Amino acid sequence: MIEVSNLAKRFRGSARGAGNATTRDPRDHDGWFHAVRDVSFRCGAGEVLGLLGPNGAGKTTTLRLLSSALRPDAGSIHANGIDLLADPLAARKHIGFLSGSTGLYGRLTARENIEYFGRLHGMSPPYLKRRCDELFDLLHMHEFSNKRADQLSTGMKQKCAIARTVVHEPQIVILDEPTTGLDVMSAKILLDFIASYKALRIPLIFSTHHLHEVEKLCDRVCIINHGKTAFHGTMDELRHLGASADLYDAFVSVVNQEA
Ligand SMILES: Nc1ncnc2c1ncn2[C@@H]1O[C@H](COP(=O)(O)OP(=O)(O)OP(=O)(O)O)[C@@H](O)[C@H]1O
Repeated sequence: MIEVSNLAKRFRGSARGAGNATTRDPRDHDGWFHAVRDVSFRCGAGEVLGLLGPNGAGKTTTLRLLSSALRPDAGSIHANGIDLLADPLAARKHIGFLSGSTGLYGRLTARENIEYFGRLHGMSPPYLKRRCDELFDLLHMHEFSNKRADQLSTGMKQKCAIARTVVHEPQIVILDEPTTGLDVMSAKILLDFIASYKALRIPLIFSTHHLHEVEKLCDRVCIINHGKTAFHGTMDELRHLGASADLYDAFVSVVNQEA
């Protein structure tokens, strides 16, 4: 279980000049941009949580806080009883985080990239080989596993980055817009891969703009708007609050209510 309470993160500087007092982002004041102001949610064992929100809402910043790539100014993050802010090394060990940039080493093959990260996590060569083969099966990567990363297509790179994220069998998986750049067939493979985490009883959080992915996979949803949790709950609760059985209408209604 991962539990996030009242997270906040501000960046020095201002987006001023890009609007007047009425159109300006409410997070922009006092020479700071309060990108994340109050975000809370939880994701239990065997649950998939979808993180939604308009562009610039604060989803990536929130996920970077969870992964310990950024340190919050306020709030708490607990995972399986561990205080991740007090112990960021534990966060890195237990959490697999896919960020927006694939960050692969171009001169290494797909397999070498994944193995390199496995070795950094202290995995033994036989275990690492077994795990890579398992991931290549699950993500349909065999045909390009020995190709250099700089010769891979966008979708192949994304699959490679996902395999690298989970190579060490993390207890919590966090994916920032994982289906970006994937064709329909590859997106289906990835959605099945995400769904498999339910059976493993591993909490999985992913951000997306694709509501059909949320409808298909998620047990729970968190909608962030202007850096705050605008909604957190089950799909049925979202439909109820948005007063619509249609997920798109419910989402728009929640975001508009908040605005
Ligand atoms: N390092 C930074 N310094 C200043 N502002 C930042 C920084 N990182 C993010 N922001 C701002 O914080 C806000 C939230 O950004 P974030 O990337 O978290 O949004 P998002 O919800 O992931 O958006 P999208 O759906 O477009 O990917 C944006 O206005 C962004 O410009």
